[in-house]
Amino acid sequence: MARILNGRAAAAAVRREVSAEVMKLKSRGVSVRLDVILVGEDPASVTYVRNKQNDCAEVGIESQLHSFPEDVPQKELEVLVERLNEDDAVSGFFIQLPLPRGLDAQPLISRIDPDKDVDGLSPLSAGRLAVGLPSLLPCTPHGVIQLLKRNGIELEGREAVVLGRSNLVGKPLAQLLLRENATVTVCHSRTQNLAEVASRADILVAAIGQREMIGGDHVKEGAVVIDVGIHRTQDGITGDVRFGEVEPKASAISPVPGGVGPMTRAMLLYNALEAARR
Ligand SMILES: Nc1nc(=O)c2c([nH]1)NC[C@@H]1CN(c3ccc(C(=O)N[C@@H](CCC(=O)O)C(=O)O)cc3)C=[N+]21
Repeated sequence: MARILNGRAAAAAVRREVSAEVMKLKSRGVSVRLDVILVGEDPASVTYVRNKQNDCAEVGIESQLHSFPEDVPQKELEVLVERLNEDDAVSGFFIQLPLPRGLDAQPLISRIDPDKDVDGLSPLSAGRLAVGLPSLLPCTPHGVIQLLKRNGIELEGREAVVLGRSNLVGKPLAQLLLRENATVTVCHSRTQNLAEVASRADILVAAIGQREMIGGDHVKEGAVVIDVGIHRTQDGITGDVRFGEVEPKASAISPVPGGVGPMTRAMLLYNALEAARR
């Protein structure tokens, strides 16, 4: 019987803390504003953006949406990024991903001022993280660390295995776990004997983007399992982990939904606050 790592509860705690700090800044005449660039009308993206704006409102962060049709020229987005970089009223901003076909996110993300990069995805933010300079942290990996810490799970000296090496999750999460003094192994699609390597983990993080790929044979008895996956199916949302099979072996496990997802949203608010302080 594993302990369930409740991301909704931990995210609510983060929002309360952020809200209190936003109020303090406001009383000193500093406002916090998070701008969002949304291109096209993909229903999932529209919903995510609406949720993020509601989160902002709840904690007293202003939010301005910059909406574009899917055929907007790349150049126009470049100009907007430069303008938001320079606008002192904007604490931070992000581009909702993925962009529609025909647009290239990377050169846009690369242009974002790292002090306003609330997604923490620009090469400058990634570089700062890698060399240990202060930086805005990518929301999902930071959410994973916060979910662990807020549940009293010790990381120092423990064996952490990250499944997945994306720039969005796997790579920055490995950096954050290193910073917490965990011993870190990163696995990926070419890893041999994945189950064997994963079974060494005291802390196992699944961020591979393959629905229910991780089962009991990947998990050591008593391990802490974090599921970053999110897959929409006919009968609801599931993760990268076969929960029913893994939960009995784990000492603690994060559910999908209600685990890492809510933490990702909360850490975006935290980053907006951090950006406003810069
Ligand atoms: N620039 C950018 N930054 C992002 O951080 C970003 C993005 N683009 N594009 C899309 C992905 C996806 N993502 C999620 C955030 C919260 C939940 C979340 O709250 N999930 C809930 C379930 C929500 C539901 O019911 O759909 C949960 O797991 O409990 C999920 C996914 C952020 N993303």
